[in-house]
Amino acid sequence: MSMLALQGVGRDFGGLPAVDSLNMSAERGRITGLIGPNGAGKTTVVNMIAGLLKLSRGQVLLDGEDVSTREAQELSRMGIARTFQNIRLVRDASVRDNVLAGFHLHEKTSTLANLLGLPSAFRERRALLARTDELLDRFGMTAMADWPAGSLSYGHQRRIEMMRALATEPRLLLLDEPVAGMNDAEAYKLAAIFREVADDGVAILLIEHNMRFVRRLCDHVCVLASGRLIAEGDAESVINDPRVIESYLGS
Ligand SMILES: Nc1ncnc2c1ncn2[C@@H]1O[C@H](COP(=O)(O)OP(=O)(O)OP(=O)(O)O)[C@@H](O)[C@H]1O
Repeated sequence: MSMLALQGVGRDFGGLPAVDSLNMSAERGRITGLIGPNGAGKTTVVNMIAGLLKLSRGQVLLDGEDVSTREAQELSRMGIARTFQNIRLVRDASVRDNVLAGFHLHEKTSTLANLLGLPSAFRERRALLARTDELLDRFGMTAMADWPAGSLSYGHQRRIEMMRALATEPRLLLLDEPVAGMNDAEAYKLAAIFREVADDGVAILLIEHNMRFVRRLCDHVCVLASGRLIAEGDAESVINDPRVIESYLGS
């Protein structure tokens, strides 16, 4: 069974379909790329999966369960995490605190236990700090842990966003143009991290315009054009597919 399956999913704006009867899936342990020209409907698809946009038709299944009508927060608790095209961080807070903020969804101790400073709250906080440090280490940002997030380069701020998404220990990770604005060396470092994350059993679905990155990283690529799936398969065959080339030239 797929980790994520879209069945006949669609979304209309002003009576016109931005996404039309889309069938696609993302598998655990695999990195699926979602590509297509501007306005193809990629962000709309990801927003529907994350519960930020209602579906006009079809179903979204998470591990076989119909989650089409769930709210974003509920989906996040169920293991769907996403990053955004525009960075959303608390700029004055430290890198570590920004990552820690991602954990709040999974904190088990009650607010009362935290207020009273009960041992359970201490234990939990210590565990969260340890997991935050693991993430900082994985992303090569341990030395920057105490720096204000807003003082860092664009590439590093994007990494913070990814750490925050991973802090929720998702089953499905949705990434919106994760390497936009990065050079190849930075992008390939992130590619190695995404591969590790997938190897841990996470399904990754990423929107990306950087074809070198898609070629290098994605196990499977889906191509959208005008809200429809026009091709899917391994990166090489999809990128060389005449229908795909034509859709980009026409945009
Ligand atoms: N909230 C909205 N209201 C009206 N139309 C919208 C809305 N969101 C998206 N659209 C339209 O839906 C279509 C698909 O947009 P979407 O942003 O999903 O494409 P995209 O493939 O992510 O594009 P890009 O690569 O430029 O980010 C576009 O025609 C867009 O104008």
